[in-house]
Amino acid sequence: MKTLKIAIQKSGRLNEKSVELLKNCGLSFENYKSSLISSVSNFPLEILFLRDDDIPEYVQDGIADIGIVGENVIAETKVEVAYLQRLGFGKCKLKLAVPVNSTLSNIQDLNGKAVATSYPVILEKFFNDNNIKADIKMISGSVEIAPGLGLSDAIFDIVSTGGTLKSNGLKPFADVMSSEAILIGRNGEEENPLIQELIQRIQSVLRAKETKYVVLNVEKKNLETVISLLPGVKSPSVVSLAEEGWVAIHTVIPEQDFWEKINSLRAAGAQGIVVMPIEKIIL
Ligand SMILES: Nc1ncnc2c1ncn2[C@@H]1O[C@H](COP(=O)(O)OP(=O)(O)OP(=O)(O)O)[C@@H](O)[C@H]1O
Ligand SMILES: O=P(O)(O)OC[C@H]1O[C@H](OP(=O)(O)OP(=O)(O)O)[C@H](O)[C@@H]1O
Ligand SMILES: [Mg+2]
Repeated sequence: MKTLKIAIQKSGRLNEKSVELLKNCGLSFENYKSSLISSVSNFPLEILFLRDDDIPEYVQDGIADIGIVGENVIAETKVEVAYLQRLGFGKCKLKLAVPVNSTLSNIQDLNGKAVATSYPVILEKFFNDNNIKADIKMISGSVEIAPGLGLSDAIFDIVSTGGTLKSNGLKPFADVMSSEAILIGRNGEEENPLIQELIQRIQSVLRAKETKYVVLNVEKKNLETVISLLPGVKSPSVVSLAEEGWVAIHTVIPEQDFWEKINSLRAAGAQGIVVMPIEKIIL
């Protein structure tokens, strides 16, 4: 079978998480900082390390079969690719922001104003959709300093914690899009068995991340109440303990649900609660 090629970011915000995801999928490969291509020894896959801006086009043109890239970059490059799997990392927003002392109060006030950004395509679409005529100033980085330098009245850039905006005297003005890392492929090639196999592995890693293996002890008389509190569990394993009248419940539950139920579980008599990470969940 033909070796698959996956394009991931060479360095930057998505590099580490992309490499970690592929390793968690059981793929063995060297990850030298200087190498631009790496072969996976236990799966027919080659990894191309690229600038993220180039990834959507490489996938569209078939240079790479699949790629991991932010949704914002896909939107900016205007390519036609298939979304194969949302990956849950690289989460951020693309926002308009203005200086903290700006008098602009709604997006229509941007008419006639200058806005600096590295994402002119997304911004132009937003302005067209909202009938705003503004002057888009394309700059390739450090966008947040543009208003302070007198280059623009506002900026449009990635915001995550908001720390960069704050330290540059800016405040959020309007949200334009949310983004996260996505596994993309070429339209029409989604059924390639190697791609399907990789998606399955990725899904099993993602499912495991959100879910925990929980073991707790409970007196038999409280067993039913405790089981009824465990969210989404049809039939947990119940194991006898050496101590007469006590059992251990073993179950797998979404971590978020678990934290919501912890106090009521305790009140219902659950003791010695142990929460463990899960590596993979294969359905
Ligand atoms: N602060 C952040 N928090 C979360 N995700 C982010 C953040 N900044 C960027 N991202 C996401 O990570 C992607 C890569 O960001 P990065 O800053 O590494 O890009 P870059 O400088 O354009 O990299 P490259 O050198 O590959 O062109 C962005 O396109 C976005 O999807
Ligand atoms: O809201 P925050 O958490 O502060 O994150 C936002 C910042 O993160 C990104 O830059 P990054 O730090 O990746 O550096 P870069 O501009 O060199 O890509 C982005 O371009 C913003 O400047
Ligand atoms: Mg880039």
